[in-house]
Amino acid sequence: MTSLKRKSDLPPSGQNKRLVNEAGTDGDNNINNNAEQSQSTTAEKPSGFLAKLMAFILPACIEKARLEIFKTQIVKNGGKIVTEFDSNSNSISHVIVDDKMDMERVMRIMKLDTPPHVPVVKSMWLSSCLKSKCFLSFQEYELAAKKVSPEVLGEEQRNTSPVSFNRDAKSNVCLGALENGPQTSDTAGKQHFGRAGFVAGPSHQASTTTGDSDSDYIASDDDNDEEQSQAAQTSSNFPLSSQKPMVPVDKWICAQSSKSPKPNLNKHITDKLEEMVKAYESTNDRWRAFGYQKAVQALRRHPKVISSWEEAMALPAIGKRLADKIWEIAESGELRKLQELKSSEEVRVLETFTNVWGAGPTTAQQWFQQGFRTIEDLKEKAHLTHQQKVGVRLYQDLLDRMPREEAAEIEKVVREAAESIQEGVVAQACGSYRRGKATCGDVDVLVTHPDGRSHKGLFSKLLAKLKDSGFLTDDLVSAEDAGNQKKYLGVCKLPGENTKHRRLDIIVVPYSEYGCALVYFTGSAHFNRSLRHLCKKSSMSLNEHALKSGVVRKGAEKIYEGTVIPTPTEKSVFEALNVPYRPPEERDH
Ligand SMILES: Nc1ccn([C@H]2C[C@H](O)[C@@H](COP(=O)(O)OP(=O)(O)OP(=O)(O)O)O2)c(=O)n1
Ligand SMILES: [Mn+2]
Repeated sequence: MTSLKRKSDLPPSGQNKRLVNEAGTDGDNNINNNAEQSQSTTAEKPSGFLAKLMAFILPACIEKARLEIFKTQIVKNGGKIVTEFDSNSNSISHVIVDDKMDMERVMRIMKLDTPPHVPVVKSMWLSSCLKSKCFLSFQEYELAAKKVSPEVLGEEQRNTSPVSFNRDAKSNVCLGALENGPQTSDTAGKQHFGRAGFVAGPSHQASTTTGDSDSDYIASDDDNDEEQSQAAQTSSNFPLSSQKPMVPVDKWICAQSSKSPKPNLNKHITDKLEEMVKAYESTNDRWRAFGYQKAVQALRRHPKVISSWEEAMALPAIGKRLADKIWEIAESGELRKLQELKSSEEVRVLETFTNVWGAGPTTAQQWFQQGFRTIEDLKEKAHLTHQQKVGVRLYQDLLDRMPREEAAEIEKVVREAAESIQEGVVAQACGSYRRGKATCGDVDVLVTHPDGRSHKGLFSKLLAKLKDSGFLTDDLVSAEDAGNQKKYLGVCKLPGENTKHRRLDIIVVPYSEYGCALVYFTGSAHFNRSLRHLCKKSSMSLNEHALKSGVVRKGAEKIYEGTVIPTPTEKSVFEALNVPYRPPEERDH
């Protein structure tokens, strides 16, 4: 086992007041109650009911006078104030924050990529302690480490939905989360349905009325740093009524080609960190997965091979613990924490289970708790939804990515069937196929008709035809309406004995929405988020139906929907956004 060594044992500047017990604190998963620990090692116990408290107070939003009272009272009653937060330190027992804070905000303000290692407690707790003059239990005031954006549905709601889009996409979950913090993992995967106006169940019904409920909150303020700073400088002077964004776009992800001249020089590190993302996703540890994913992004953009711990530490979104991990990989080529996770039966089983189409981490955990360990166990003993039954039966096929040549054949089958029903129809594979990827997770075929009418009625005829021919073998979601668009999710199989079952999505859209639909379904998801984020900064909104201007938002809520900007072609969407047109291959961010 390689021990973790840094080039320099000196911590980066500004951090050298640490009282660190590094040796014992990998701390990756632990929320220690350090209060107890340090108490037992303190020779002379300070008296007072707050003797156990070693508080780091996050001043943000706490009124100055109140803050002063807290500080004085803590010290007066035997507690300690720690003025610098150190994520490895044993000298902090609690982080105290304003009552309105949530974990996402706390982490953002504290520039942490994982929640603090000690309990984060609302200041109300301290007030109550002071009032009652005793060290009360803080549990009910503690911020949840896995708190997710309120907009995102909980799994419980989702599981009661008639149609559950809880495919926990192998590749999507964290990307989907990047701009917004982690999301409930069972909402990941095909969540773009729900978000983009496709109804995923009762809780999404509201979104169908507007059809573009996604654009605000997918691209929240946490988009990449460049975007954020650009936006901060410009958004306030953007006139509401203007059609074209005046936000300088050149630094935005969506304005850049993904065919970056700079290769990922730290692939040896990002590969390992991506495995960590996957492991934490499957254990439903969204914040950790999110933190690691952010690190992967930062490393990918870094123009040099990481050659010191300090260099890792200086990356955006990298805190001390992640820097430790990065440096450990850089030095030894291995990551002990990853090996530990991988050798855990639970993690391995959860990863297997989350790879079942229709199952997310919560379901996977339930199965694990019920004693199931293998796909065979699920087949024999678990109570499965229709989708999970398909997912289990076709487990390996659906897990494999297909070569793009096969995606082309699948596209051809769908196109020919559509053409045989309606002449002049347009049917094209979007998604990763259109972006030129060598392999595709599924095929996303977009269907429309240039006459603006003949797409109507096509959807059911097309599905019937493809079922009759035996090409479609299983329905996952047989038909969903989103405004004027219809979407099918299912499984197909090309004729022949050696062909595999493949995931196929078919989306039929009116020609008036074709430009926006093409942009949306071509992706990538990350590219789309960047576009939407840009829109948000320019009082615009974009989804797979339309681009709108003059949108008025109050926080995450839209108080005026705005007016549609006609975008007959894909290029016109870019033009209206003032973003240089990129061919699909250059949108593979
Ligand atoms: N959270 C999401 C998921 C998807 N999409 C859009 C962009 C994607 O490119 C497209 C198709 O979704 P897929 O999940 O099929 O993703 P890809 O086709 O890009 O990749 P894969 O090869 O894994 O199918 O839908 C999105 O904007 N946001
Ligand atoms: Mn796809």
